[in-house]
Amino acid sequence: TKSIVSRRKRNPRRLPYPPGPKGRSFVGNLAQIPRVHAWLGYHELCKEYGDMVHLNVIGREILVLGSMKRVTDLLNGRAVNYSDRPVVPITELGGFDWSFPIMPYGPWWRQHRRAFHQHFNQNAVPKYYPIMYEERDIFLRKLKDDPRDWAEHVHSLFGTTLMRATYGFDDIGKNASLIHLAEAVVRRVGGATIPGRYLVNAFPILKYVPGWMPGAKFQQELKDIAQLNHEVVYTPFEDAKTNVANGQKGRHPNMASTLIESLPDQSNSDRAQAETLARNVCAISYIAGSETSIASAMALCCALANNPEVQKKAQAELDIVLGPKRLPLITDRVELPYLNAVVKELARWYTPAPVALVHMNKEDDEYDGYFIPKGTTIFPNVWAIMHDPENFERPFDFIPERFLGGGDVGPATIDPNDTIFGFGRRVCPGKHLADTVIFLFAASILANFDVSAPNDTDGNPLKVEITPKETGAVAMPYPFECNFTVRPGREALHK
Ligand code: HEM
Repeated sequence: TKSIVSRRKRNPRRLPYPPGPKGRSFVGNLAQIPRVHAWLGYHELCKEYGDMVHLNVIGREILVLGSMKRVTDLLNGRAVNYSDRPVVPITELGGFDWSFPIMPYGPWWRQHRRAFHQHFNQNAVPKYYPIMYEERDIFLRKLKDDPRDWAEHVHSLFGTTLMRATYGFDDIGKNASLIHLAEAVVRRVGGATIPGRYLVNAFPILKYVPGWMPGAKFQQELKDIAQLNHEVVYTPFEDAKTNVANGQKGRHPNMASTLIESLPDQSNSDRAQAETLARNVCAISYIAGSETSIASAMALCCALANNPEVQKKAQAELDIVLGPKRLPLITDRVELPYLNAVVKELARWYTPAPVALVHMNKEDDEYDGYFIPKGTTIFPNVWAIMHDPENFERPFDFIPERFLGGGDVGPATIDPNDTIFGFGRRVCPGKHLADTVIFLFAASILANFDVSAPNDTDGNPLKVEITPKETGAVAMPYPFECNFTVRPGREALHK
């Protein structure tokens, strides 16, 4: 009864929860939580119950938002309330507490966010152009010499660019081993974040079960993850410190050396905290930024292979701006409206983070006649918004013209960049870097290569299919085949 009384106090008008399927006692809607391609499952629920669906899983309230109106009203419009993240016990057990994307909304998160933003805001991104160009040149050469392994080259292009912008190591082998380590963390995180994957998230008491007891295997698993987390955060930062101390900051500006040089003296009482902060913000850029950018770049290759007419238009535009003798620069962007539309259409067509990251509200809320209790876990279905025919005609087709005022479809009314990078105070702080590296990738591929689908046994081009893997916050595609042929006259540009 006590909880009923307090709930009445919290919800004096006795407003209902938003609509949703009836759950079973105790486990609630556990059966309705999609575990595979979650965005599709949530979309089905929205088709049945409307653009805001309430679920309850073992006592945890969940709200799925399926339209631009809902995410704009709640996550952007009421951002101060809706920018928290749910706290899950595996954060502590798995040693994830260094990672600011999952930190609760508060002063410690804010300090991380501010430090990160200083190095990746719109005006800071040009510092990394020299690294981006060097890595692009390496990538183009690899693609020419060994086009079959194109996906691997895409991985190392984005991985190495991010690692170098962060830590400034110029040594290829060093960056490769750091990427290998960070990849291991990324793989383990993917599985750990699905609701219901670890029972300990629903029953925090389980964290006191000793690891040797039957059924407590997760304890050991999480210990291993904690060890990986520790390595990923400390190893590169310590090496960067040594490099700075030896006067080897890397050939180009990078985040770690700037942060390390501005740390207070060893004798200063603020030193330890400042160093933790610097170490943490460095470690997040690869983990948060690599898979998302790689997924997006792979999706571009698929879209180009299936849409030769898009490719031809973009190449004609690039040829005029570049002439025969040079590679694209990021500053060419202002003169390439069609290519900009291709990049926007890519962001819409293949959303690398289809349900963004979950948000949580700090306070009870009333909205549109419904009660939303504090601590509700919120899934914004970005994929559904980007594929709603109300927002974008023929949403599954790749049509850049919709961003240039129409063509044979209606003009786009939503900018994908306001959606695919998330919302409110949590909006992706790497979005400017991401948008820039994807643009440069698109320009460089298109200027130098023809991308095509493989042929079937009769010599007809197949349709290239892109299928995201089943789990994880990022829709990383399964490998697929795609042909890259150097465009006539561009051979000499691959150094
Ligand atoms: C195409 C590429 C990318 C996409 C689609 C993407 C998307 C997202 C999304 C949806 C979120 C969650 C926002 C929210 O909670 O509402 C996010 C958060 C974040 N992203 Fe990105 N991202 C990309 C690239 C990057 C890059 C390159 C970096 C780093 C250099 C980065 C760093 C982060 C960080 C640190 C957060 C956590 C922010 C916080 O919780 O305060 N992202 N990103």
